[in-house]
Amino acid sequence: MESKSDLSQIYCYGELLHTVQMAHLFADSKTFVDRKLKNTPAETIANFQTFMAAKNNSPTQDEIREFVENNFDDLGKEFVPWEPTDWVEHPAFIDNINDPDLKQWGVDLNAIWKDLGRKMIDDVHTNPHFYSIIPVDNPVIVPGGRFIEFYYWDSYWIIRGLLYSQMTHTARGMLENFMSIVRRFGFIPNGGRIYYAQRSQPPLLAAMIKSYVEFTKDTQFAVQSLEVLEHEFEYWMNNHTVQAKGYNVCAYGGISPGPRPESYREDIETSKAFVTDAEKEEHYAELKAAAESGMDFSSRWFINDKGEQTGDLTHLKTRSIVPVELNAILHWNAKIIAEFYRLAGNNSKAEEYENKAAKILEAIEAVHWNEEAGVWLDYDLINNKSRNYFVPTNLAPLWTMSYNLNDSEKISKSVLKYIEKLELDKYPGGVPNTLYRTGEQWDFPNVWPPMQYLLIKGLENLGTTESKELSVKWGHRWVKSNFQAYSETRAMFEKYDAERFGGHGGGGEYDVQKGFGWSNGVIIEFLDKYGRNITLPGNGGNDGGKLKMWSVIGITAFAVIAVVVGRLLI
Ligand SMILES: OC[C@H]1O[C@H](O[C@H]2O[C@H](CO)[C@@H](O)[C@H](O)[C@H]2O)[C@H](O)[C@@H](O)[C@@H]1O
Repeated sequence: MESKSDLSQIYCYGELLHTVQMAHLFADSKTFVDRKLKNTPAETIANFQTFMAAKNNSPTQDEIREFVENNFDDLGKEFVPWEPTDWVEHPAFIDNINDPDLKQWGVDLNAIWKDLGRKMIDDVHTNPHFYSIIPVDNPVIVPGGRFIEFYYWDSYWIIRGLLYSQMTHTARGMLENFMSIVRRFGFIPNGGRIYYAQRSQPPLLAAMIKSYVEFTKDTQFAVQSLEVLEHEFEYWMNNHTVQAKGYNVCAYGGISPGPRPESYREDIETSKAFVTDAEKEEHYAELKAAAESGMDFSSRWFINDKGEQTGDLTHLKTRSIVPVELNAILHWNAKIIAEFYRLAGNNSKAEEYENKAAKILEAIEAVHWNEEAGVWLDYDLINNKSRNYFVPTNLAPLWTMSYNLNDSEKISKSVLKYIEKLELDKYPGGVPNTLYRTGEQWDFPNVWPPMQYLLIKGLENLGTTESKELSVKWGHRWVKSNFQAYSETRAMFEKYDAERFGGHGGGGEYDVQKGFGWSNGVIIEFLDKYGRNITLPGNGGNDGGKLKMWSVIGITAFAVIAVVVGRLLI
């Protein structure tokens, strides 16, 4: 029987991983750690030792490439082609779309689910020690591009998209996978590979199950999920709690030493700014904590010597920043668990979780709410101060409803003032993730679908006339801008560009990816919600930034050609 640690010595840490990743054989460091073994882990390690001894411990790049080709299979060997069995050609959301071009786009997006489905071959279950993939029983919908396994927080928007596409069976399968993973690992890893198994991502399983139950009315499933949800909640409380202003709050933080296996060379590069091994280890831990947040990487996690957010990756202090959305999501978790306990008829447990939710809410109000800024802010544990820098997550409590609902009017006024002051409405391609341009992918000018969703849904939840108006405005703009990008490229992107209507994002350590799970999920939900009220300029609509400009140019050009042709004919 192969031990898990043999496999970890190949895919997670150790000489073999170091030698191969530092040889820079692949444009994307993730490629190597996704390749299947040709031999058992023990044989692979023995082959590596023999290889290194034969090369006097300094093999050339070509020799390392040959070692990899001899010992590792091609990418994607763990999957069989799979078409979701519950896929339907014409889900009901399509009928909610009036504009013919948007309707066709809805049809196209629904078809993309078939490209993003992945089912594991039986060998993954019988011989898991040949693979870095985490075995799960049911097929999954993946983000796309280089991301060929499940990702934890992406799955929230993917599953909602599946539910709107009537693919409840696929959604249920993914939820059952996550439940089995919590039973095996105690929490949900960042993604479906063993090299992700030492860190998580924003804990949205409870919210995914709540979405499923709202769609299917399967309250029994809610009750069945309680043990797992409670377990995951306690995992976060027991392993991520820090103290701020005398309150227990949670922060992101990984637990494994060394660079991220999937970005090994990149992490070694940035660690060169540090002298001692201990300092380098601290840096790796900050990188992994940022990956755990889902926002890898961003100036949101920089603290420089002045206690400010300017700098670069060497200024990452993720573990010392208390993030608004993590505490808001945990508050939401406690509320959902309480609600499910009520469904189960267990009122004392429901009360226990309502009390836990109330405690988290108290901490959110004390640590994150900032009266002067008029919004919630991350908290800097090194300098004991709020971080008054824009990130969409400053509005996360609106999405999770983590505020006193009697204060809606007051909160609405102050949040809208904040939005106006920061001119967040001025960007044609959506609200950027930060206002600071660093070249990192979670910084200006990139716009991320889950964050647009958070803002749009949050403003809608707030429920005042003004907040709902802005929510609809941003919702319509997001649909139109994504459509513009799609009509120019026939692709959906993982991130977009605030500065360009219809522009896609870039920056960071890998090329912008297409597919794309959460982007499609968000748009499908928005097409269902706004589809009756959006008409594209070319089809008689009268708004839409660049689209409008292009239609004016198109109509003018057509008129000029008609006049010229008319004259020639006379
Ligand atoms: O390989 C670099 C990083 O890639 C992932 O992060 C990005 O893609 C994920 C999938 O869409 C998404 O969940 C995350 O928010 C993105 O930043 C991965 O999650 C990271 O751990 C990894 O280091």
